[in-house]
Amino acid sequence: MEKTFYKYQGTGNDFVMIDNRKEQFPKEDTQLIANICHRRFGVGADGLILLENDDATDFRMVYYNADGREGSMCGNGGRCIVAFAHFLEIIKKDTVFIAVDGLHEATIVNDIVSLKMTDVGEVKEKSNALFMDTGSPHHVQMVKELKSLDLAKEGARLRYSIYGEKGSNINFVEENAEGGFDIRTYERGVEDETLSCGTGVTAVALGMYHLGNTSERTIAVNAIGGHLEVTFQEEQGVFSNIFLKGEAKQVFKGELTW
Ligand SMILES: N[C@H](CCC[C@H](N)C(=O)O)C(=O)O
Repeated sequence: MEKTFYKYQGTGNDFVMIDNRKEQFPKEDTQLIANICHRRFGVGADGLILLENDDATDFRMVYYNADGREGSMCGNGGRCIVAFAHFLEIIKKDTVFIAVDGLHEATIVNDIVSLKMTDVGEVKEKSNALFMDTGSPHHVQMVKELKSLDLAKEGARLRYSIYGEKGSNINFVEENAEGGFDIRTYERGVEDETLSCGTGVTAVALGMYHLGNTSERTIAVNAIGGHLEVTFQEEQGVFSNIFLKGEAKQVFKGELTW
C-alpha cells in the first residue's frame, strides 16, 4: 500500500495529499481518513486528497473533509492538487482534470495556481445573506467587525439552523480599505473555521458583484491565511469563466505508519 504522503497548503487551507494512481488507498475507511486529518492523533489537515488516474483527463481529484467523508468541490485543494500533479511530472504548465463537480482547467506558474471553477447559474437571496453553489454550497453574509466575530459559534449555529443536516459552508465578509474584501469561513466537514476556503472565496467575490458592492470582475479577497484573486464573466446573472488564483505549496513529505 502507498504510505508516502505529502502535505500541501493553499493560503493556509492544508491537505494531506496521496498519489493513489495504484488505487491502494482504503477509501472506505472513514475513520482512518479522519485520524490522518486529526491535528492531535494524526498528521493534521483540513482534508485529505487522492490523486488518481482518469482516462479522459490528466488526473482525478478525490477529496475528503477532515471528518473522513467525501466532500464536495474544494477550491484550495484543487489548486494544491495541480501543484502536486506538477511535482509528480504528470502535467507541465496547463492541465485539465476531473473532480466531483466536473472538469477543471488550471495553470501553474511558480507555485501560483489559477483554477477554473464550475459556472454558477444562480445566486439565491436570503433575508440578510446569499446562498450559492460554487462546487460546494456557500452562505455569504456581510458583517461589520469581522475580526471580532466568534466564527466557530456563529458558523455552527447558521450551518445547522438554516441548512439542516446536509449543512453549508458559512462565509462572513467585510469590505476593506483597499476596495477588496476580507473573509472568514466556517467549513462544513471540518466543523470549524479554516484559514481559507477557495470555493468560499469564489462565492464571496460573485456575491459582492451580485449585490453591486463592486463592479469589478477581478476581485481581491483576503482570507486569514492569505490572498486570493477571483476573475469571472457575468451575463444575465450567470457567472462563467470563473478563475481562482493564488499560491499552493508543498510543505513536507512523510510516511504513514498505520
Ligand atoms: N476548503 C474547500 C471547501 C471544501 C468544502 C467542504 N467543506 C464541503 O462542504 O464539503 C475549498 O477550498 O473550497
